[in-house]
Amino acid sequence: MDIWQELEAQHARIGDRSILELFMDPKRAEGFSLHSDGMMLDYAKTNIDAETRALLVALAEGAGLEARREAMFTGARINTTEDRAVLHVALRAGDDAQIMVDGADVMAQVRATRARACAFAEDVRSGRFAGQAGRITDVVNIGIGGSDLGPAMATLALAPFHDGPRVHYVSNVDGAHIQDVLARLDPERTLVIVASKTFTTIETMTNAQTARDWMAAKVSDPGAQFAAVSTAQERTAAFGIAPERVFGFEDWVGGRYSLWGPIGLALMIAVGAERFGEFLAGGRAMDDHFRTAPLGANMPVLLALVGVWHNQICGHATRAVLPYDQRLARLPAYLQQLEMESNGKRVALDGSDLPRHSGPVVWGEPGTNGQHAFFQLIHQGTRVVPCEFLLAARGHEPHLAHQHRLLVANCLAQSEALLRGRSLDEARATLAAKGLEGAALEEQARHRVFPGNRPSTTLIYPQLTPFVLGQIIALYEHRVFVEGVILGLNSFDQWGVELGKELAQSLGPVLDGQASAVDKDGSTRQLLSFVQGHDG
Ligand SMILES: O=P(O)(O)OC[C@H]1O[C@H](O)[C@H](O)[C@@H](O)[C@@H]1O
Repeated sequence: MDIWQELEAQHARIGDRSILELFMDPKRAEGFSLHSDGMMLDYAKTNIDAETRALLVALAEGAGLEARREAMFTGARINTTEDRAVLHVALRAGDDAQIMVDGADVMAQVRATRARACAFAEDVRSGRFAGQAGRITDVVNIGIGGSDLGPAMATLALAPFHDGPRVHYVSNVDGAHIQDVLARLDPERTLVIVASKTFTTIETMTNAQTARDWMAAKVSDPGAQFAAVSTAQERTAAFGIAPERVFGFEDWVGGRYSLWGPIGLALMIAVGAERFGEFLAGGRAMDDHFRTAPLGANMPVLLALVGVWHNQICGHATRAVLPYDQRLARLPAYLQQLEMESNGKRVALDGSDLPRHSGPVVWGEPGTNGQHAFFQLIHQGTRVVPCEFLLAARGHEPHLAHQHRLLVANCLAQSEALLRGRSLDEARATLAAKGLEGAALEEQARHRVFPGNRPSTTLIYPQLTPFVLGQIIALYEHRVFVEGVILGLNSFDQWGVELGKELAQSLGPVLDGQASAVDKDGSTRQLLSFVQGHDG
């Protein structure tokens, strides 16, 4: 029996048992939680016991996790389908770090770019860098995917630390997006950052041109109020952005892992270089933990193993991410790219078919909002949805501490309700207390039953600071890495996004009336003619 089979057998044995009864062991909570630099992951409200955990850790060991982890941190070309190293960790590495790629230390370049980007951010913040009419009041980051979701998520998360110009994000090729953002801004006091790893992404290039036209209508030298972040410096030059405002990075940083470098420029401008440095330090602290803690006490490893248990072993296809932290409202969207673009693959590293399901569908919304929307299904639906709660012990609004208490109470109540449920007898008793009896009571009671025994984890931290945000994001990045290693796939390519892009290109001329739709299927032809019938 291999370890996967042992885990399946274990699931057959214990899958239905009561999680609540595991708490008969007074050490359950302590034994099934982990700490890392002030943050705690509690996974006690899952069906995992010591024996199951040992099997899961053996699974990670058997997949060669430790060697793969070292290979990533030391710059080996582990992204084999693109023949690249995977070194987002270099972007947050400390001053004395040395990381070699093809025999050369990459850190000097990383540090130089970081220093240049930070200096530019401070110039924008202080007014040393100004627009045609003076100090920059607004920054527009134009980018999509990894060039948008990370910085947009982090900018919202760190709102209490904003003391720079306002920062806006435009991603969608839908003209409505850029229209609604630019309509509120003064081009003479706006800085536009064009963020694109490749500088070829059609959405970003189209929006960048729109922004440039908007700027050119009022500003005599519009290029002077543009900056670019990209690995493709020749393309940024062709767009007319002067090299001193171009911030490069290397192709060993994946788009969805790029927030730590100059792709974070808009965030740097919002919160300043010092706070951005604290964010990097948080990521670095998690890197150190991930690299040194034993697998069974390693937070990213455990989080990944809990996920593998729920998805590949128990068969729960989705996972809800539920930040009880309004400023993490964009975290689920950010994680959708990080996790689903990384581990949504059907072919293993060696080219064979993946023998098991790939990573889960990740979705979610902040609490308490979700409670009044989709939690019904989580509590009483027929599918089990493992839930991942995130919670700050302290808010940033001391004058609203009573609201934070309510938030905390709701978060803890949800995981308790999922665990405990409400039995038929309890439902009956509640109804009886309200005066119902007999057939009327019986008719109602079953609808009020909560099966309970539904798993959840809670990540709890003192307060959402730049350092803590860095820890959280690095935790999730490494969790994705561990899951990818266990599933035996390459977490760092994204070929699955290509086909749609190519077909969109072929449809452009059809929409313009310059090409025929004859080779398209009937449904696509019908949709095209609907659009053409409503054009103009
Ligand atoms: O930064 P860019 O090169 O413009 O890429 C933006 C995004 O587009 C692609 O389609 C990829 O799926 C993403 O991984 C990437 O983050």
